[in-house]
Amino acid sequence: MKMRGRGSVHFAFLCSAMTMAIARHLLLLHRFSKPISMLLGLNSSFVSSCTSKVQFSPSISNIRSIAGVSTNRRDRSVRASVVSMKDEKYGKKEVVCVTPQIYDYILANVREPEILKNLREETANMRGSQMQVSPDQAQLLAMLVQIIGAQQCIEVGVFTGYSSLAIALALPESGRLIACERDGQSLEIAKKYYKQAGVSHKVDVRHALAIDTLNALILHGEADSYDFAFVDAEKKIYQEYLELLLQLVRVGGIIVFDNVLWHGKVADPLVPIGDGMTICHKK
Ligand SMILES: C[S@@+](CC[C@H](N)C(=O)[O-])C[C@H]1O[C@@H](n2cnc3c(N)ncnc32)[C@H](O)[C@@H]1O
Repeated sequence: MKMRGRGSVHFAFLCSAMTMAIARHLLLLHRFSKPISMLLGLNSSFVSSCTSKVQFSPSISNIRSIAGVSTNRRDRSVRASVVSMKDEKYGKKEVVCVTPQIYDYILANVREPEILKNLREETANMRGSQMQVSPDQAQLLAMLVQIIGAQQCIEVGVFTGYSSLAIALALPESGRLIACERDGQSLEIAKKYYKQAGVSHKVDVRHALAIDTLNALILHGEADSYDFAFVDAEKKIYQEYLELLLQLVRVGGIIVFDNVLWHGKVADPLVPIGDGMTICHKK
């Protein structure tokens, strides 16, 4: 679908059987129609052991049953809720839903650098710590940055820096991340960790309202020059962020939105990664 003459996007959802139905309810998604593929931000052994169980579903009402079955050949103690589809077109396809047990398993197996662990633990006692992305989400972001060979990135909503640090660590030495955050206090923690991690030179911190920063980048002639963007700030203006980022991100670039299924208010069970991430690929 065309966006103000600046190309089009299609979406890949991360990813449970519920996602396609949930998407219809989301403000951002009604403008786009072409889901393309599925990614899981998990470590490779987990992906290889589970992907055959994960399928898209066209509708929540198509769930036939939920049963606890092990999904992992090597670790029989890990049990996941598996949903069977009742839509005949999908046969008896099964979909894995994340349970506390399987999420513990994901977290135990995610590759989290020591510096990110330290930042996560420092933030855990702070007000708003729940806002931080989870280690599996951060791993996915880092993986996407590496897959597309991103050099120029933008983050909207830094907080204490967990996701931005994951992105900065994944960037090459010549890479740059514009880190947009309005809260000076949390930025101080972020900057401390950028320094400790040796990535301060890659992170251009913009202490301002993100909309102002994005508009300023466009005014400075930086349209079409970013490879990757991650949005994790006020959900109500995701649409505005999308419009601006579609101008800033180049064709072939990626924009990721967090909290698409915010707090599970849209549907239950949730998608496996955080509370829902949406990936837009600019065409
Ligand atoms: C969900 S948190 C970000 C969490 C971060 N991605 C992480 O992994 O730790 C959202 C952040 O966005 C910031 N924020 C909210 N609205 C903003 C705005 N208009 N401009 C800049 N930052 C904003 C908040 O101060 C908050 O720190």
